Amino acid sequence: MTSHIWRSPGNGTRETTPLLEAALPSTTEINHRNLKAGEYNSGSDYESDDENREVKDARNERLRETGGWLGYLKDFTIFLPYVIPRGDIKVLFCLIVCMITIILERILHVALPHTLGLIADRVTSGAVPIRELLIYFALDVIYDESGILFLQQLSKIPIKQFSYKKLTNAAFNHVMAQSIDFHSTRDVAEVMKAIEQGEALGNVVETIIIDIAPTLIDVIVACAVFYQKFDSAVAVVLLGASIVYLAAETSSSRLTTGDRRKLTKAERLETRKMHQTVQGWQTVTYFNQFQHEARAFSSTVAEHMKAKTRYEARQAIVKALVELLVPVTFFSLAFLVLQRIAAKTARPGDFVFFLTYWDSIIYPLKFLTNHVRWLVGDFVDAERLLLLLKTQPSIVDAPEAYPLTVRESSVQFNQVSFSYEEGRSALRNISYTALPSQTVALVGQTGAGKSSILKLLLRLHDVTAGSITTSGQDIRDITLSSPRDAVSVVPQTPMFFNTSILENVRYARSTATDHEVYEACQAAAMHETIMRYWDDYNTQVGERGVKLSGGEAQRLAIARALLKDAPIVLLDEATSAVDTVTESKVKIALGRLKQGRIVIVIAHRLSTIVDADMILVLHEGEIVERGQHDELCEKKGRYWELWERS
Ligand SMILES: Nc1ncnc2c1ncn2[C@@H]1O[C@H](COP(=O)(O)OP(=O)(O)OP(=O)(O)O)[C@@H](O)[C@H]1O
Repeated sequence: MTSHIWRSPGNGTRETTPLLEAALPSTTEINHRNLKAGEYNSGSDYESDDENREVKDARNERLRETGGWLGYLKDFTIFLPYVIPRGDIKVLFCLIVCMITIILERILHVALPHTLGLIADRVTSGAVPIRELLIYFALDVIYDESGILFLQQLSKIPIKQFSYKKLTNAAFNHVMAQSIDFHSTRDVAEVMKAIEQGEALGNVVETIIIDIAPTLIDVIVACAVFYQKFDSAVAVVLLGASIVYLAAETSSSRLTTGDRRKLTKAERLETRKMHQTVQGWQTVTYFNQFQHEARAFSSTVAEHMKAKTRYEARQAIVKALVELLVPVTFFSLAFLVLQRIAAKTARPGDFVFFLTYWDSIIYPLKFLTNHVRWLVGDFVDAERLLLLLKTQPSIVDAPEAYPLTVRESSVQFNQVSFSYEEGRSALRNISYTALPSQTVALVGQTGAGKSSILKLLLRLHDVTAGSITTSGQDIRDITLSSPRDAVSVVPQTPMFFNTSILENVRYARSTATDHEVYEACQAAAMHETIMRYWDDYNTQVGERGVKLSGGEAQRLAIARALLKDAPIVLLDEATSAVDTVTESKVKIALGRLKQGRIVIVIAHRLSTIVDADMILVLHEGEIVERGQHDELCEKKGRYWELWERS
């Protein structure tokens, strides 16, 4: 009976963080969730993580603001549309099937031991209870892993997937819609972790509906059945023992919380050390520090194991003490039942009933505390997602935003000032106009504000004062995607996806044909180089394009810009770090890219911008000189100084 009367948890461990420290414990769990290998060691689940401080602060803030638990939980109602399958007939059907199987399971928890009791009674009276045996057989088949439990497992799949799909997509889209300030201040791993928390919310629903509520019902039903079958004394002993057991489990797990924290810290240190060293393999090699790193890593592993031993030993002792309650309860109940059988107020079959029913009460009860902890853990994970979904992008479309209409393209900065942080301006009173086919070059020392001008034009930030117009339209009035459609960027360090060259170039315009990609690469003086690769356009470029040289990456970035064919081009140091032969190839490519387009170029190598229609010399966020190369050289001012030094 034991094997099929309760659902056993699977593998995997993790600590959960209490929502209210005093209310719930935090200990190791044998988690029934689908944790991937290695996730346990990621350390990001754990309370003592520095990264979790933001989540904890937000939680405390919400508890303060909302005046307690109810208000706190109310916040989670924003998730309801993601977990309630309104309008999805298939998922709704599965939900109904799942509920029916849960109810049937409760009934069978009593019916199976009851039938065994009847069989025992009939045997003692000398008959062969074939009818009861057949009933038992039928109930067992219905109950078995190939019966209602099988149906339950099947029906749970679409229910879980529904919320996972909805939440994961919502979180991903939300993150992608965030502004640059969000992405430049958040830890990438933490954001990714938050996106993955879609599963945690699904687990919350599953834990409440499938684990906690049925177990509580089981205990209440068991008390009622014992009362009906025996008397109130037996029912009270069972109820009392259940309450004492839960209370003992809950408070005992607090005893191991400190050791658990030390263990998670040790795990995190080990993982960090491993990541840092593997990531820094080149540095380790250059300085030949293999032995030093091996020793350092080995000591973090030893610390981890020491903490693990301390925690697991203490947990085993505490658990052993709490578990003593189980045989004590069994003994008390068995004694009471046997007493009643001896007094002829119960039948011998009732003892068989009690023995088999015991399993279906005690095992769910044993796991109830775990389920509560898992629930708490899932809430903690969900908090991270909640925090993420509540973060609004700092740059959004104005209510009346309209798409940009490119007539004669032009770019105009009107008295633009901008600061990243209060009291420290990055740009002051920047004004200039770029007309069709003009090239405007931005020069100046490092930190002068050149990149900031490009970021403002892409509307990665909004200006603090003044305005920027493209084709005469203020970029704050048009939709966010408009300036990004009208502009091609050739960054200083182009980023590529780990896929083929063809796909990487086509990323600029997903509808482009293969032939158009080849043409763009030809114009970017890259086609012949690509054809020499072992798999030409299908050659994989490696993670972030590591297999490409600097000059190749730049020419591919130019090919992308040519393919996108936007009227405005932003070039950031496009000819840095290449040899003279490659530079001449890049120059050819750039020449083609510039034709008929407005080009705004940042260049530290002044030789690349001598032909520019206008050179803006920036110094500490201001334009201090402007004009063409010859004029500026004649002035013998800041530009001339830069030119002389170059
Ligand atoms: N995200 C940011 N948050 C705060 N300050 C920033 C940020 N980005 C840039 N700054 C500051 O703004 C100023 C202008 O930076 P910007 O990157 O525009 O200079 P730059 O001329 O492009 O420099 P470089 O040639 O070195 O790339 C600098 O003082 C820089 O420290």
